[in-house]
Amino acid sequence: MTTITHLQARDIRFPTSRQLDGSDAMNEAPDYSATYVTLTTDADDGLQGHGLTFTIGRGNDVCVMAVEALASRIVGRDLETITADMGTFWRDLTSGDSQLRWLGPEKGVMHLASAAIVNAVWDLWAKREGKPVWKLLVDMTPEQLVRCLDFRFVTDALTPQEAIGLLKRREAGKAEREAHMRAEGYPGYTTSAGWLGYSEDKMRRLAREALAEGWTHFKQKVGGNLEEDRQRARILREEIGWERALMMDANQMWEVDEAVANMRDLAEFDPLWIEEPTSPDDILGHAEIRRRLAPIGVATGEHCHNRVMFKQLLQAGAIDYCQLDAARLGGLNEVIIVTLLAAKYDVPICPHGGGVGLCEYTQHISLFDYIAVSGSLDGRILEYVDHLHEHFVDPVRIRQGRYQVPEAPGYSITLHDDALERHQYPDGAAWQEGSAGN
Ligand SMILES: C[C@H](O)[C@@H](O)CC(=O)C(=O)O
Ligand SMILES: [Mg+2]
Repeated sequence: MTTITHLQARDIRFPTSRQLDGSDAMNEAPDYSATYVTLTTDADDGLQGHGLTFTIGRGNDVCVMAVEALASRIVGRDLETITADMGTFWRDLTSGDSQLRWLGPEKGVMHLASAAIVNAVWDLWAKREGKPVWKLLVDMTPEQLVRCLDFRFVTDALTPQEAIGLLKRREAGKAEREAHMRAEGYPGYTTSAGWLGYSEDKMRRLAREALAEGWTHFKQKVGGNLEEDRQRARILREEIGWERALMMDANQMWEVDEAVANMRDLAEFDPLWIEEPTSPDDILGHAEIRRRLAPIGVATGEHCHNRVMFKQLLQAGAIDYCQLDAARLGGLNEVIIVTLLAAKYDVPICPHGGGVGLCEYTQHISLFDYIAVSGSLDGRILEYVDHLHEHFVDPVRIRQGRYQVPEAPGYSITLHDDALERHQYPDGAAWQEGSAGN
């Protein structure tokens, strides 16, 4: 048995707001931040698991406290007992303490905290098995995988039996799809030229560089001044041409009618999708926008709290692209349910990558989706942002706009010790007065 002996939660922040990396109309100056969890075990080989949840600065104070509040639900437990029945573990962590559950339920800061812990358990498990997380998942039988999930509140849309059926229909061909990914990688798109705080010159330069690197899909931020949105779309189209795809992301800035009117205006730039056009909680609003804007697609999910909201977005026919977030949902267990729900409703998943560590996580999710769940790349494209990867022990690798398959054991989320030291908030060197850069 391997016992989890200690949980540490660290406040790690990167001063990305200094260059306005990651900026959008709603989040003008984010500091990409991580509540970073280390699970220590009593294993002779010093086995540790890591997980993080993403915030954009000051909220990290609260998130670290939320993780600490949950620590007693995992410290002292054996890894083997947890992994033998992950579904029960997940429910206990997210709902076992009704006084903490009251803060959600299954949403907001407690759910972000749960994600960091849950993902650290998956990292621990995959490292113990000597496999990257995607491979741990695709090697499970449908029954084993479904045992990891908690179907509470979604059985009207997806039962465990149906989930097993969805996984069984893709068992044939798994080896070929795995080989295909190893040979070609998973297709991605870049947001790196599109941050709202970048000057037009910088945007143009970054778009050119991205083109030279082989990217074929680009995302720009919108939702500020409409004339400026138009001007930036014009620049991007001048640089990338019309045969490549352009996506737009409003980060929740608009009312429903405003979203429709503004996107009709921006339609001349041929956007593939409008992302987060309005409040992330407005399921019927998204459905209405989708109905009125077709053929422009509607994408959302980075602020979609849990499987129940995704269930409703799918049931209401409100989205064309499901942008689940690896650390806003309650970690990988819930991500797997949403991936299965999306497959059932035939909506492609295009996970959210804007943040620190999210690309490291989502490569595992999209590989799992392709190899074991949907068996398809149609409409699927994985977000890439070009920030902070150098701080990870096993960072994403991109070639010609495609994610290369991660092979190291774990969930690719372990940060280098010196990165942790330097970016510890508020004492790390990156935060001391006069310090520049990330
Ligand atoms: C604040 C984040 O950078 C956000 O803009 C990311 C995002 O919306 C995306 O990557 O999409
Ligand atoms: Mg977005």
